[in-house]
Amino acid sequence: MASQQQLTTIKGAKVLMVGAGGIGCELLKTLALSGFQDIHIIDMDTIEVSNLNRQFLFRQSHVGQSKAKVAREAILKFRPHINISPYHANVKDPDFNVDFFKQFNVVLNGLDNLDARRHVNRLCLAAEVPLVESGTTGFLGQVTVHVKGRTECYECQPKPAPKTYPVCTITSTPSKFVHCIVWAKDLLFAKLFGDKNQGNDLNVRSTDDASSSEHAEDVFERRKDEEIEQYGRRIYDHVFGYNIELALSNEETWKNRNRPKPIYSSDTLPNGLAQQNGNMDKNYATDDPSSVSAMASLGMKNPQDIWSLMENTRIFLEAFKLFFVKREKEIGNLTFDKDDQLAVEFVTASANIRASSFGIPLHSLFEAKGIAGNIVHAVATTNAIIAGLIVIEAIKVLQNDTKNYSELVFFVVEHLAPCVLYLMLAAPECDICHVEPHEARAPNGRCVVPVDPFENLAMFVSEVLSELPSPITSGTAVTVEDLKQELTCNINIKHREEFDEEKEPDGMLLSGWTQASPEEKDDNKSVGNGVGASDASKTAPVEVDKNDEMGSGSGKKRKLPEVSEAAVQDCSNVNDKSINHKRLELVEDDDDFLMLDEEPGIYKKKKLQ
Ligand SMILES: Nc1ncnc2c1ncn2[C@@H]1O[C@H](COP(=O)(O)OP(=O)(O)OP(=O)(O)O)[C@@H](O)[C@H]1O
Ligand SMILES: [Zn+2]
Repeated sequence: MASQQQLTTIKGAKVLMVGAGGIGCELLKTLALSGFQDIHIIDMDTIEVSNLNRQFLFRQSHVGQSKAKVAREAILKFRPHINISPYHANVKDPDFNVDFFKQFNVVLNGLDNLDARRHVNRLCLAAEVPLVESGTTGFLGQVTVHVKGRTECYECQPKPAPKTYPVCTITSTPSKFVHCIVWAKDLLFAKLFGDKNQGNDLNVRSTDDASSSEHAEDVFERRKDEEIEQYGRRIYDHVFGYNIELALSNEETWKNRNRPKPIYSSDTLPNGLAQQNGNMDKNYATDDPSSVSAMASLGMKNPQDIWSLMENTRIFLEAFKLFFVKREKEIGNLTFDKDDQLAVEFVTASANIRASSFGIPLHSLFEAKGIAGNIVHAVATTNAIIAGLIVIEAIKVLQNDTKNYSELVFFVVEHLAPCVLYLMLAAPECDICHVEPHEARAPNGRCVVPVDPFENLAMFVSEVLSELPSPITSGTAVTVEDLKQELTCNINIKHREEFDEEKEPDGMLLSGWTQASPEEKDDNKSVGNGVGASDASKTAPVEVDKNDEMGSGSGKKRKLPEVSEAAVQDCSNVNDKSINHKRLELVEDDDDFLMLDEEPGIYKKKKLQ
């Protein structure tokens, strides 16, 4: 239940929502039910059938209509007196300029792409309006708060690049189904139906392997007077049979690997059967290319079925034929699209045949489509939870409750053991928000130190400084480097016995700030992974008066709470479809959801309760 004070804040707030999709529908409902009365929504999309399973404000009859407008109508049915202003438009339109953003007390993002998120981030910075950012991927989700001058902006931290695979794994030694998918869509599909002038490793491979380059160049081209069925079988035999035989001849490759098995179409689909393959004309009445389907013409209906090798062969040959017969005009210009049924069928079948050759388990079209399109299926419940968290954060922002932001990107390390040094990863010198580290706030005036290798930092803060392997005592100069951000900070430690609990509640004082120049940085390499003691003090230092455990009992020392830690890997763009998803583990940490990644994080979080 909201307090009276919260309700007053909520009622007086003017809120901008960007995105009325999976998160946006849940968010609008939660905002309305929480008492918000002035909500503006921007969404550039119209409703699609595929949205209906989770974007619950929309119905079949709304397909083709503006998301923002229909969402408004749906909410007004149960909250008729609130103000909802819909904009069926791209948030990047010039109308939505800094002045437009300035009218809002908070902006809430429910977007699905990096580009729009960045754009909104920049406008919020320029307009000095707080932004609550969100994203979900399957069962994972996150919410972050970005307030100019107080927290990092959305772009302070780099976002993980999409995963790529070594070419040789894809062309020669696949070990996972995803390798077969990448081969099928980026090499085989691109080679057969895409731009012939594009470089393609499938081509290189056959050129290398074939005795005559002329033969290699021709192999994917249709021969004069070649029947389409014949052409399809020839390609099949070349890529799944002949190329595998060639690869097998290189014994070195297979010393420590399972040898693949060449597959020829005559083995998997005897000639007689091929005659009965497909009934192209029966299954689609129109000439609409998007309705062409090999599954339909073979009478196969369930996309969740895992096809046998024979069925995959039939789909391969049928899809191949359909491209040439029904979509000939597009050949040479096609790129793989997860919403192109025939392309997905062809890629699924090709990946499965290759997987079969390499002893990799086969997958259904539904699964293959997800992998090929980098899709993690949306979970409505995750969107609902995240929408709830967005509203909670928005209320904190509106109440200016800066201490309690659940700022997952915002990184706070407070060590409350006797050495009492507070470290907080603040904004690096981000090109976008230009927040100087020491301005990025040290709420309550804490020491702000940009640090990256937190394994070492953990050691640094969990020990008494004077007991570290390189002891830090009064007079020691500490260089803290963050190589990724090219930041260096020198701290001269001065010991002081007592602190005034009122004026210096953190038990330390920080004064002065100068960043090392690049030349000086080279001279001042710190010990270990970026945190260590050195005599580097050429740059104007930050001075820290440190209250250590030896401090005499003035009776004023604070009782220090327990330290708790958790590491977090960014997934702030988890909803971005270009991202390849890594295994993430969810950890529930009282009121925060924290995500742990199997790989060391680009940045991590340590948080004290
Ligand atoms: N630049 C933009 N301007 C306005 N709205 C945008 C912009 N970029 C994305 N959106 C909107 O953000 C919403 C994101 O919602 P969601 O992640 O559920 O995606 P979706 O397109 O609805 O569904 P899916 O792609 O999963 O089928 C979409 O409704 C989309 O129109
Ligand atoms: Zn920034």
